[in-house]
Amino acid sequence: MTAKNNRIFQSKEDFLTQYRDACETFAGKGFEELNDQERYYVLASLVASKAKNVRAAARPEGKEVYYFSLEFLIGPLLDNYLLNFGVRDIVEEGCNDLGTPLDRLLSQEVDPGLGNGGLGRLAACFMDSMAALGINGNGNGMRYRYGLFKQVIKEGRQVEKMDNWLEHGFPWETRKNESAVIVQFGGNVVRHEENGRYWFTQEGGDLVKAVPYDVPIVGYGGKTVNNLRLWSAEPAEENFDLDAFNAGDYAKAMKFRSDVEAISQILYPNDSGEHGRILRLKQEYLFVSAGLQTILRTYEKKFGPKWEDLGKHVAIHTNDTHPAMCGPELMRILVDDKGVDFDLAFKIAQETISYTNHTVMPEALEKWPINTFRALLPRTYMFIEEIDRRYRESFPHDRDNWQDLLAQTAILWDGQVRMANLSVIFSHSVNGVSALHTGILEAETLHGFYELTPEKFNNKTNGISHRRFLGNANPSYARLISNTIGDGWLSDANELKKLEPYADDASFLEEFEKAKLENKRRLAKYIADTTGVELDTSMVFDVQVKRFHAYKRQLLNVFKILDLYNRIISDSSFQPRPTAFVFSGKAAQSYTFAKEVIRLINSVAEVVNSDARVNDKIRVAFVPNFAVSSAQLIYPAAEISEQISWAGSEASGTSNMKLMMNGAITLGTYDGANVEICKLVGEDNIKIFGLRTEEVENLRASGKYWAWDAYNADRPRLGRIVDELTDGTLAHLSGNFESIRDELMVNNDHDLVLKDFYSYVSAWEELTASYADRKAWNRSAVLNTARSGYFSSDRTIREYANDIWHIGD
Ligand SMILES: CCc1ccc([C@H](C)CC(=O)N[C@@H]2O[C@H](CO)[C@@H](O)[C@H](O)[C@H]2O)cc1
Repeated sequence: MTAKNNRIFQSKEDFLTQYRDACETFAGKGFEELNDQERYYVLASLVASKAKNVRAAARPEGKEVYYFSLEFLIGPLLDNYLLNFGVRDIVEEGCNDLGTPLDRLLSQEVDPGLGNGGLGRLAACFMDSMAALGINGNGNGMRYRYGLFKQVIKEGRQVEKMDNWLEHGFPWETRKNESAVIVQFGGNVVRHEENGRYWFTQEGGDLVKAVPYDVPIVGYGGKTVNNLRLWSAEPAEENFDLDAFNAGDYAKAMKFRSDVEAISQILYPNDSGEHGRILRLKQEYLFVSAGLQTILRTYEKKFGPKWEDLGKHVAIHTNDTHPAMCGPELMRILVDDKGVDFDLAFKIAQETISYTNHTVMPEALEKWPINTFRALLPRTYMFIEEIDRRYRESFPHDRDNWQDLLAQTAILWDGQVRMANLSVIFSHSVNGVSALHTGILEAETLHGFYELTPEKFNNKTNGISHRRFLGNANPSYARLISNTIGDGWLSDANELKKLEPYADDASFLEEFEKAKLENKRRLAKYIADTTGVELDTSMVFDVQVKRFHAYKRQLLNVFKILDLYNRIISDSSFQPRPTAFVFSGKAAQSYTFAKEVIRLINSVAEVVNSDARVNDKIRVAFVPNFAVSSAQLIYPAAEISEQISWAGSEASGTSNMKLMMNGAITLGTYDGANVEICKLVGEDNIKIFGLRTEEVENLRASGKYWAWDAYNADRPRLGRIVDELTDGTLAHLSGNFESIRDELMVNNDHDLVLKDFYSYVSAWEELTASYADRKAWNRSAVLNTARSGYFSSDRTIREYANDIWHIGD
């Protein structure tokens, strides 16, 4: 896999020379004296320094994009950067010569958990694609001291461990002390008046020093190296409590330090509800204010105080509502520090800022109590208040439903700051992340805004870094593809289309099957090592890997497995295709239901895997601590991709795209991006089941859906599965599952698990039955890869650049 570029290593020999020198320079010892962690650290530091040189050398003209996200799930970088610099083969051979296989060094790399799931990984894929496309993409996020918790499974239960990811240091980052800025919290606003001119200052409060750490983002081809800036909070010298210190009250003196450092201490592990913590609001403000201060400083250096042209040279994209304060904070800096007129400042903000919504889950839409917000951010809040006042004042009364529209769209409502409304009002563009999702935003979630400003709304269907999730994650298949159609697909994923004819090529299909088997064996070994569960690689590998959430319906998947279990035992003629069910994913700490589903899966695994009546037909494995690195082991081995959320709940999904690209066949509902996957791959190469969005809405609206009806209508089968939650069948490992049963039967099955059960299980049976025809199955699998090019984040970013950021206009 060679990238046509200015390679950082000209040959294996050149690499070995530079690497040996680097061992001396970075570790002061020869390669032979170093352990694998140190050898990895030196190699990463060498590649990082090369990347920084490339960045320093070339700084292309053109518009700067600043991608604000509170999460960047970047994953391990070395393997990806070696591919992007086009030197992976050279380094692999060199390491073999050194007697230390590259894979052994790569396995030393930390997997920074600076994100929860979909939103965070999307941001990282976007960074990879902006660099690959030569766009000046600047990431702006937080450098959490502790990332997303490490998940350990004890007696089937999720146990959270602190993620001390910086324990061995992080070779990719550079602390930029000289670029530190001060961010102010609290205090109060003072109005100043002098010969008719008046201005405001924010006095008192706490001053926090935001210190940036920069991480290079190497683009494929090695020509563009962009920057990911991650902010850390530290006490501003100015207000260290010296008196307390001198009075020997160190706790008080240190309290300020720990209060400040707490701001960037940890990632909030929720990927939907349960927000409203003041520390989270401080995080959201700190990286926004610090990011904007440095953006305007850089801009002013380049263009002078021509603030009215900011939107021509700078695009600020906000990843969900977490950076929503970009609007009012940009106005505060422009008005208070740069003397720009209020109306012009608002105009500049709207021209510059754009917003992506990633969920329609009501509990995930951020709202902050006005009192909390105003107390912490008194001056920034004044801009929100004034914009809201002017919005109401100038609201068009020419519509008969104007009161309702105002109620839907006003920022301040019911004592709360509605962050989604703030994001829309301060943005020139609002996009959803799949065609179905954007449609729901326009028709429901943000309908008021769509009626008022339809021109702002557009769809940008998500994408993934195909270089990482196929090129790096699946070397055997990637090599087969490159040997067959060349490696142009690494820079242009649409080239994967050239694989179509090979879907009918027996020798190619044979090689494909070999690669898939190699990946299944690799995963089976990883699962055996981490869980002790032995998976037979002749079984179908059926995979559901994502955050645990009721709407993603991991419970429906478990109900299917229990159904198979009961039927295999009760009906000897029932011979389902032997299948290994692989689950992985974390649940937010405080999300009890999700944690109970994890416990249920491990209990079902214990029962099924140890039951000789069934364990040659079905096996279950829960892979702990789902992260980017484990995901890269799971996707290549998968044959069935479970995407079974109820229709209208999953904004897009991205694991569906990664699994499709790696030749897994989707078993899914007509939800999120599954709809577009179905349209592109063709109905013969996917298995769709379940209610459609409109059927879900009608059923809910009818008020006629009762879980007990479903239960009583089929006591022997579905009823029995529900009973097994509490009748002891699954209680051996850690007890029964009353809370899950209650969620289903008492709270009336909000996620329609019982409703979609039958169409789901029969869809699964039809799909696995077709597995026997290996030629047909592999043909379909290869067609999934061949038709997955559209789901590269390169395509997504090209659309953002053209339609939202207006790059190259
Ligand atoms: C305030 C807590 C919180 C934190 C994160 C979030 C994210 C928006 C949740 C998230 O990751 N959403 C996922 O975003 C992916 C990328 O667009 C989509 O593919 C998934 O469908 C969506 O659930 C909501 C609320």
